[in-house]
Amino acid sequence: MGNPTIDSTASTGDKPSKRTPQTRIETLHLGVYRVMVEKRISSVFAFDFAESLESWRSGFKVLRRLVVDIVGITPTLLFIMALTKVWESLEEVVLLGLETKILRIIEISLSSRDRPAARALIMAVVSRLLFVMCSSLITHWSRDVQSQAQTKVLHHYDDYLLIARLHMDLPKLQDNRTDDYLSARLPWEAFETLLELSTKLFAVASQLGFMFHAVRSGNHGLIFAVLCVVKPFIQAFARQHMWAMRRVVEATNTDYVRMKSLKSLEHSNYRLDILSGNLIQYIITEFRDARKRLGDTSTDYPETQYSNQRSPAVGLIASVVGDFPLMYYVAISLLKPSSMSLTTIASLQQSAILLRWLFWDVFYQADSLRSDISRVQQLYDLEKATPIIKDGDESYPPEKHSDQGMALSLEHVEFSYPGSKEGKKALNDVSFRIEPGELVVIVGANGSGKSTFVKLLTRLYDVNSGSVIVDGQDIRQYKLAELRRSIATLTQDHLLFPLSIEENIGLGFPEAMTDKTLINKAAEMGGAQEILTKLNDGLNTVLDPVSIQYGARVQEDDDTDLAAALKNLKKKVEVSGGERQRLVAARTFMRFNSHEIRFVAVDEPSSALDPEGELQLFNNLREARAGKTMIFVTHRFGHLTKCMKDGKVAEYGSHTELLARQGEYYKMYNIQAKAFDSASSEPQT
Ligand SMILES: Nc1ncnc2c1ncn2[C@@H]1O[C@H](COP(=O)(O)OP(=O)(O)OP(=O)(O)O)[C@@H](O)[C@H]1O
Repeated sequence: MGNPTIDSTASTGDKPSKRTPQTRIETLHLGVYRVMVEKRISSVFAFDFAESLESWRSGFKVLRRLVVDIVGITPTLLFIMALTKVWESLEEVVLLGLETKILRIIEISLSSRDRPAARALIMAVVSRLLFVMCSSLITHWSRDVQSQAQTKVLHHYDDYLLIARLHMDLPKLQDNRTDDYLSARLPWEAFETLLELSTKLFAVASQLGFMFHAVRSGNHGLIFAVLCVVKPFIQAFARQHMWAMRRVVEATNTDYVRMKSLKSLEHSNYRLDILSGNLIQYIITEFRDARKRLGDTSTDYPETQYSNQRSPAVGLIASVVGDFPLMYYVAISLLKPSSMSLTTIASLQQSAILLRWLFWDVFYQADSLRSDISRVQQLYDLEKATPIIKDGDESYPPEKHSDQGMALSLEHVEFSYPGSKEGKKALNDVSFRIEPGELVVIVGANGSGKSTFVKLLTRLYDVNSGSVIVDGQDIRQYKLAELRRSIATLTQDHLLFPLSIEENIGLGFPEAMTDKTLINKAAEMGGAQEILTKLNDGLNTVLDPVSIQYGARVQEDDDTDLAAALKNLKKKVEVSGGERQRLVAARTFMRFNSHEIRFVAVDEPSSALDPEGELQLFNNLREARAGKTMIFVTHRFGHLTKCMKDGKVAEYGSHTELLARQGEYYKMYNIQAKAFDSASSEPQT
């Protein structure tokens, strides 16, 4: 694969930016990416100082917050770390100083043809030895300190990310933007880079100090130092940077995106489908074909590709300039030989090399810091991502409310999901009223909008127009947490958490998590009691555990103790799909114990349940009906009915009315709806 290149540049102004009219959007194609950057139109200078200053200022703000945050987490460890870094930065110059001292003693003895001053020489050697030993111990110790500080910082940012991500609501999640790469490691890496950069800057200062000291005449030192750093300066400033640019990046290469998709199939979630569908070879072949089609197109980060572009002239100039220090002391030794000794030349030579590397390192670290800051900025921006579902101010339930359950109504509701095709409405002018305490069954074909209806009633999404009225007020006016405390949902989308079964059920009502009687009762109502008797660890069983256990260079078939230990590692416990649904249902029943539930939405939770299980679940839910409005969604009759179709309610009425009408509902009821039959309830569709 060749160097990253720009395929085509600057097709200017796809669309002018709305916010800042004096900017334009420039589209770059970098390898597999399309990058849109906001460029300020600069009339005279190619280099925009204002923009550069602004980018530094915003970068500095992020950096300041990062430092304050991290120092706040563990000030003592970081103080120790800073001290060790200062030591580290002085290490080279102290070693060089001690070495120069030794060389000078030898040089004097060589020129005077005397034996070198043994005592001074031994002292210098011993000092150097002691210093090296101290350095080694400090390095060892600082690694330990660093690792402790790192763990604390990682935990802090894990916490931060957990909170930021858990607060994303469903509409926000549909944005489909990549943020998986934002890990808790980023801030620590940025902080490490900052420390490294500071260490290098300190080392540069000490090296320059040494140089001035070595060349006693101030002029030599200054000129020599300048000549040493010209090369890294040229190299650094000839680079272009994207890190500070406002930008939108998208991988547009279809082969690359396909490779990514195929690669994601390696996740264990897909293993069942892949093995049972015998798809291994297909995936490998398709992956290789996509890779072949992709060819040499760079997949490197677009930011890196952008930085790597530079003309060969820069390299040429830099290599010539790199020899300036050598030429300088050759010239001095010719013109003014008395001002130089061999030791001075040797020390300067060494110092020049060190300084050049240090400068190179400083620029490298500064580059890394800019990219790190850009990522940390994205991480901090997560907390600014305001939820799309805004919280209301009113308490729920309102003062005037029925004890029988929630009163719900939809008034001319229109709704389409974010990202769905223009004009494609999931619900289209739907009006509907459900009285407190009613039990309503919603039937309809796949995709007719039944689940959407439930999602709007539970405020997982907000309507585009019209309104959802709950107990006489618009649902958007209520405090979300209080509203949700009054709602219980049971759908097939609910999953078991990788926690113990006890916790899985208990989380329906966390306040009573430790109440075994309530948990067992909820398990019984959900039809999950029998499952518990089959599991070795009963309620303590963790289904889908997150585990970290592996063997390296150990085969299970080996006849060794280690192989036996590998074999004995804890195995995953599996239960059937229907059993999972029963456990999830138990969580909903547990929720009823809060005695705050006023609305229950049950959306097709029984697809994997046997008929008996389904009937039992339905009966248990109905038994818990007092004080609750209930909605049951099903599509089981979908192929027979048009009760709800294309986002519209086609047939509406009480159970008796609809049966009397002898329409679609009548037909499907006679065939399949026996499970919902009840003398005590009057379901509506
Ligand atoms: N998150 C989503 N983003 C975009 N479109 C969606 C989303 N969820 C559902 N839809 C679309 O909205 C329409 C209504 O979907 P909904 O899930 O409400 O149907 P349903 O009647 O519950 O179907 P099913 O019986 O298959 O569960 C469908 O056309 C569906 O493709």
